[in-house]
Parts: sequence; structure tokens; C-alpha cells
Amino acid sequence: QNSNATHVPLLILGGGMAGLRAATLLSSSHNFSSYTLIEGSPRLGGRMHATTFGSPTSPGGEHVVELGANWVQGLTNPDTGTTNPVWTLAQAVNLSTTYSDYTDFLPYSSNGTLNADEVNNAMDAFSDAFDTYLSLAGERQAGGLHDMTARTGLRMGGWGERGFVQRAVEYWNFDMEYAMSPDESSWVQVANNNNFTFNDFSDENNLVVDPRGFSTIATSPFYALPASQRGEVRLNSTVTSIGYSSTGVNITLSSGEMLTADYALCTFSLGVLQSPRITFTPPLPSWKQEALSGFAMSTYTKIFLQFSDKFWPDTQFQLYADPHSRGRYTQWQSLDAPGFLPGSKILFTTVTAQDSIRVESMSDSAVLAELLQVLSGMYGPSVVSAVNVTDFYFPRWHANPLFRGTYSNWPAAFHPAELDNLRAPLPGTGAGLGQGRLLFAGEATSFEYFGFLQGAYTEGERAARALANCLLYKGGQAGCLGEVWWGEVLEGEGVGETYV
Ligand SMILES: Cc1cc2nc3c(=O)[nH]c(=O)nc-3n(C[C@H](O)[C@H](O)[C@H](O)COP(=O)(O)OP(=O)(O)OC[C@H]3O[C@@H](n4cnc5c(N)ncnc54)[C@H](O)[C@@H]3O)c2cc1C
Repeated sequence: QNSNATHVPLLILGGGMAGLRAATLLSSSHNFSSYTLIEGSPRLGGRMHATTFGSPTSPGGEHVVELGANWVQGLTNPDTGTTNPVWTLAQAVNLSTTYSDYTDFLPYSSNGTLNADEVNNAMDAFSDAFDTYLSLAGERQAGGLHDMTARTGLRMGGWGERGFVQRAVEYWNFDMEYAMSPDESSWVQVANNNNFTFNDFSDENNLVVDPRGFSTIATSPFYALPASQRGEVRLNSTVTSIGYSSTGVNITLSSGEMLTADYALCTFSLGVLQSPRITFTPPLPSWKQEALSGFAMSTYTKIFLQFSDKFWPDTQFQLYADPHSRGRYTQWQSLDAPGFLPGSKILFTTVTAQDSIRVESMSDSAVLAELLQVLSGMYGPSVVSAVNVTDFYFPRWHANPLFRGTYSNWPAAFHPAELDNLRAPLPGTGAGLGQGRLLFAGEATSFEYFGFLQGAYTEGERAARALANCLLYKGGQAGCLGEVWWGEVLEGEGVGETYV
């Protein structure tokens, strides 16, 4: 421990949903404010990030759009009353949201409109196949069978890869949720993840269109606490190294400043933890490195355009089926629609995974030129050349060192016990078992809700309960973190016979 370092009982690393939920719960339910929250950016909210977009002098004007999380995904189950905690937060601050109707779209190809029947038939076929996919995934788990790719599950459900229309429909229904293809994703865990949110809550997605921004759901409960009950918040403070032992944690900031703590909760994204940006001392044990390396961080990029005039239809969405490239600007969403940002003349399209990395490597003008070419194919060159682009922007989440991607996804070869390793505290083995000092929480540590805001929320909450137990009630005694998920780490499974 460094004698020049400031000591606090608890460090919360990261001020996104998980870190803010942990801080708020410790303050509000445990009357504990002896923590310092360290955030690298100048703002709280993390991957909930609203910004102004649109030219104030243009016909569409200036608006607030969400660069990161945008939907409350899963609301309230009408049969059971089970509510997504994110929906509860949104309602508590009267967040403006509007139901996204994914059936409200018109289909296009590179030379105008597409036969709507062909697209609707493909949508129905995908939906039927996905129903079978889900029930077969349930049967696999009940029968103790191993996981396979989501591609396997879709084929077993009767979905075949055919022409470019089916490829676009598949991308629209699968990649637009998981930001990765069925070939790369887990059959069983995508099914579980889908059921935990869209069955247990509801299958509705509400788009947030609130000038205060989505992050209000996490910042508002925190700042509603009396100042004396809140811990210290330090913005613009980037962590470069984290040391941990069975007695405490120390961190170094990019300024060179050091802080020590009895416990720390790290909520940095999986992408950050996968990158070499943070030095751990001692180096992360191989079981931790394997778990972090094995889970997937993908990127989902919304590209915003504002025009001098609205030339697209009044539907919420447009589906573009590119004849050659799967996932090339497949989904377009109009914000200039009732309930969203009417009159804004704003449209956005989304790309994922390798296409996100590709556009991030291009100049803004080169990306815009591609989009105008696609729109010219969809609506006709004369329609598109008759309007001006009054604003254009997209965030580079993959390149951003504070995120390195947008959200996690479960790859097919990832064993569920590895997720326990991913979230297990350090030091986590041997004598330190159950006595870890450095905890991990965030969307990627959630078995049920990886990828979603509700994952970050529930994991922040779990970690806060465990920390309260150790810091306040059980005096750091062995096993004070509680809960089975701080259990034995998986150190590799036997493969049965070996090939020599
Ligand atoms: C484009 C996009 C679209 C999404 N869409 C949805 C959606 O519609 N619905 C939904 O439910 N979820 C969505 N998500 C996922 C959702 O945003 C995340 O699950 C959630 O916000 C993650 O919260 P977190 O606290 O785990 O992590 P984060 O929000 O990443 O918080 C971690 C914090 O740590 C900080 N940090 C990182 N490194 C350092 C460092 N070295 N030093 C100091 N601070 C650091 C970061 O700045 C960040 O503020 C989307 C995400 C993105 C990016």
C-alpha cells in the first residue's frame, strides 16, 4: 500500500448503469456513502449517452438523440405483472418513450421497392423457425445436451439461407438484437437471454425520445439522494492500473494519482477488460483471462442523418435488402414520425460487428457517400439529389478506449461456468476464495440479461448487496460476499480421452 495514496473503504470504477446502481443502492438502502466513484469520461451514464443532433438553422431543427442504449427492452408481463427494472426506472422519471413497431416497415432493394409479400413471407418463416429454435433450446437444456451455434438452432427450426431477401430478414431479426451473426452466437444462451427479457417481461421495445436523455434513469435516483448520503464522484479520471490482494485494492489514474481501498467494484465494459489498457497486478489468473477472452464484445452503430426535407414514407422503419452484402445498411428508422421526433427530418441506419469496425475506419464523408448511394437506389437518384444533408454523425464505439465496443454476446463455445469466472472477484482461488476484494459487475456479467441495461442494473445491485455485507455487517470475514456465484472457479474441464 502506498503511503501517498488516498484511502477509501470502497472504490466504484465506472459511472454507467452498473456503477450508478451500486452507488445508489449502497446510499439509499444501506446508508453507506464511504465510496468514491471513478469515471474516465466527463459525464455519467456510460453507454447511455444522449447528444444534440440536427442543425438549429435547418428546417428539421436541433434534437436530442441517443448514441448508445435507446430502447427499454421488455416492459411488463401482462399475465404475471413482472416488470423490467429499467421500465420501472423509466416510469419513475416519466421518461418519454414510444413503442417501436417492427412490423411497420416498407421493403426496398438497390433499385426501388421490393415485393412486400416475399418479405412478409420471409418474416413469418423466420418467426416460426425462431419459435421452434426456442423450444428446441429448452429441450437441449432439459436433456443436458451441449450448446451449438444459433445457426444450428435456426436450421433445426426450419430456417434455410436462401436469397438476399432472406439474408436481410435474418439480419433484421437476429443481428439487430445480438450485434453478431447466428454463426457466431450461442443457440442455448441466446434462447435463454431472449426468454428472460421478452417472455418474463414482455416482447415490447419502447424507444426513448426524451430531451433529458436515457441516462436520466440512472443519474436521477443518484442525485435525488441528499448530498451527505452520496459518495464522492470523480469525473475525467481514467484508471490505468489496478492492484489487488486478499487485503485490498489499489488503483492508479492517468494523472499518476493513486488511491487504495478495502474493496473495489470494477464495472468497465468487457471490451475494456479485454484490451491491454489496464495493467493488473498481479496479472489476471489464466481462468479470468480465459473467461474475459472467451466472451464476445460486439459493436452496434447507429448512423444519424438529417435532411432538408423528408423524402421517405411515414412508416417507422424501412428494410433495405442489399443484393450482395448481408447486413449492409439493412435497417433504417425514421425519427420523423408521430411519437418520436416529428418534423425532425432525421433518419438513422444501423450497422453491426465487422461493418461497424469498417465504417469506424472510414472518414465521415466516405460513409455518407455510401449511405446516399443506398438511399438513391431505394428512392431514386432524383429524389435524393433534390435534398441536402443538414447534419450527419455516428459514434465510434469500437475505437473508444472507454468502451471498445457496445455490448456483449454469448459465443457458442462459451461454457456457462466461464461466466462465473468472468464475474468472480479477485483474488478468487485458494485461501482467498469467497474473500475477493476486487469485484466485477456490468451487463457482461449477467447470465440472464447480458447485453441489456437490465443486466447492468441487476449486476450492480448484486455486487452492492455483497459489498454491504462485507463492509457493514460481516466485518470482512470469510465468505462475507455471500451468494453462490462467488464460488469455486472453473479451471478447465476434462476432455475425456486425450489424443497423444
Ligand atoms: C449503441 C448501443 C446501443 C444499445 N442499445 C441498448 C438498448 O436499446 N437497450 C438496452 O437495454 N441496452 C442497450 N445497450 C446496452 C446498454 O447500454 C449496456 O448494457 C449498459 O449501458 C452497460 O452498463 P455498464 O454499467 O455495464 O457499463 P458502462 O455503461 O460501459 O459503464 C462503465 C463506465 O466505465 C467507464 N470506464 C471505462 N474504462 C475506464 C477507465 N479505464 N477509467 C475510468 N472509467 C472507465 C466508462 O466511461 C463507463 O462510463 C446498448 C449499448 C450501446 C453502446
